[in-house]
Amino acid sequence: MTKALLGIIGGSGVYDLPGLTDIREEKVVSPWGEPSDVLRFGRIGATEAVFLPRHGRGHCLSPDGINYRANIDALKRAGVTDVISVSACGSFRGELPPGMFVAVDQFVDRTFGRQSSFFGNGCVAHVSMAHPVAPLLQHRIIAAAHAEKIDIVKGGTYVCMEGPQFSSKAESLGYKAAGFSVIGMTALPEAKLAREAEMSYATLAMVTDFDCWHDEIAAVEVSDILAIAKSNAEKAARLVARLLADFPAEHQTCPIGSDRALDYALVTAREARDPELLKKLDAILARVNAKGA
Ligand SMILES: CSC[C@H]1O[C@H](OP(=O)(O)O)[C@H](O)[C@@H]1O
Ligand SMILES: Nc1ncnc2[nH]cnc12
Repeated sequence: MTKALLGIIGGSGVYDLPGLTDIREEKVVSPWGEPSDVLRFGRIGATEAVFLPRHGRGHCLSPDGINYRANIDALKRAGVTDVISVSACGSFRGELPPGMFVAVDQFVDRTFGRQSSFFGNGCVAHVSMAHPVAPLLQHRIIAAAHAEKIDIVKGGTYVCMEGPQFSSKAESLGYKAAGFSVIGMTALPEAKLAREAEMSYATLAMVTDFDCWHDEIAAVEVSDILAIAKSNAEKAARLVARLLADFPAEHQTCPIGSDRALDYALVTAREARDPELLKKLDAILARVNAKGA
């Protein structure tokens, strides 16, 4: 049996996990650099969890300056099997107003210049991102929201922009016309790296604004986001506490294979792999190495 351990990555306005008890903080050293913060281990009820604020304490890290590889690697080293990412986002739809939660199931990557893979020259791998969100986790997010009477929409596409500036009106109208649901600056490469690290991943997107496409509502300012992020954070804390209370002790096999994503992904012949890169990949490749793939 594999023990399940849930990792929560908190976004804007979510810098801790209220209700977490028996807290222990650990600075995890990663060969990929500095994670955003120490990992905060604790329990809600009988369930252990690990919390990481992606912008760091005091929101010191810009979305384009976060070391996503170090964050995901640190969670992997901590034994995390499942990751829930909590993210503030703008909305492209009238029916997704500020305060609405969305259990998104697709991502579109408009970032550039970020380190978006653990792999590369010396150890090439191509994981599938066809279904980036783990359905069991998405289901748990929705069930917890319903149990807490929090409005949530199932499914939607999150477009991830580079930032840190917000979109122009032309970009915003383009994303709306493309049919995207929400926009943020952080779900990628986080989701891609979680897949490479064979951890189930799901995003709880919390709408804070209508970006800048709306003719009757002023273009988003960060002060608006932070104001609504506070009440969103209170609801997110309740949702996560409920989800943790119902979280199984044993890891449930992911029906879309998030937890075995590397089974057929590695391309470089064993004898041709770069030993230096392999050293950095020790945590990411631990499972496939153990089974001699
Ligand atoms: C503080 S406004 C823009 C900021 O909010 C979102 O953060 P996160 O995804 O970490 O909740 C967005 O992605 C930007 O980083
Ligand atoms: N409108 C927006 N664009 C990008 N990231 C955001 N995070 C919250 N609102 C956002």
